[in-house]
Amino acid sequence: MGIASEVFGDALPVAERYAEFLAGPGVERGLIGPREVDRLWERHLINCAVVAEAIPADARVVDIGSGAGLPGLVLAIVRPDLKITLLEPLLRRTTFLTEAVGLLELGNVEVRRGRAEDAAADLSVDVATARAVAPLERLAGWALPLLRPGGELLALKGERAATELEEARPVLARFGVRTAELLQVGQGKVDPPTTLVRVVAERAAARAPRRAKGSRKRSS
Ligand SMILES: C[S@@+](CC[C@H](N)C(=O)[O-])C[C@H]1O[C@@H](n2cnc3c(N)ncnc32)[C@H](O)[C@@H]1O
Repeated sequence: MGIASEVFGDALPVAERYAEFLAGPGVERGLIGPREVDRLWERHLINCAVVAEAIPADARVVDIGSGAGLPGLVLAIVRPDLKITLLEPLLRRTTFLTEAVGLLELGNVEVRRGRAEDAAADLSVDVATARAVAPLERLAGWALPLLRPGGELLALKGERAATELEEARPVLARFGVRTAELLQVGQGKVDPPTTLVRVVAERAAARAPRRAKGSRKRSS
């Protein structure tokens, strides 16, 4: 538990309660596989907590496809300065997340039921996170419209990170993205370190809403 207390600090007791909730109701309700219980800390909690290294102070964050709360709920535990929206389409999962937020008494988390591609109308955040949700070329198309100009997508990716980044280049170019790179966090805390793809939203055009069907082009 040495690394866990180094990573979570004063928040370790809250992280432990969350780990118990994942290992109990999380497994019973099928939100996490039973085989994950033995590796909850290294593979899930610490692996997600180290993403905080790449998130600026006081950021507004959306975690796309949060599932059982990974990485969003972990980030809310380790970084009380962040304001985090857990965005998840499935009712069974949002119910679990709402219960977890209540149990852990987290005041910096909102649970929202919905799909990322439908959320741009009322979300504009500094950082979007996502783990195991969709290939980068699809994820980028969902996440970039949720970011303010200069905001960042931090996608947790494994061995395919570099390949996914190359495959996503055409989509990123369509959004005017100039900065998209691999980043490693958690050096010396998780083995291997967590690999992120960091994509910076360059311009407000990424948020332009699609014209409604039948609406007329304005002549200017
Ligand atoms: C494999 S799970 C990963 C859950 C969690 N991020 C993790 O790493 O354990 C993928 C999650 O993405 C959610 N999801 C799928 N399509 C989505 C969409 N269009 N917008 C937001 N979430 C979506 C699913 O409901 C599911 O909870």
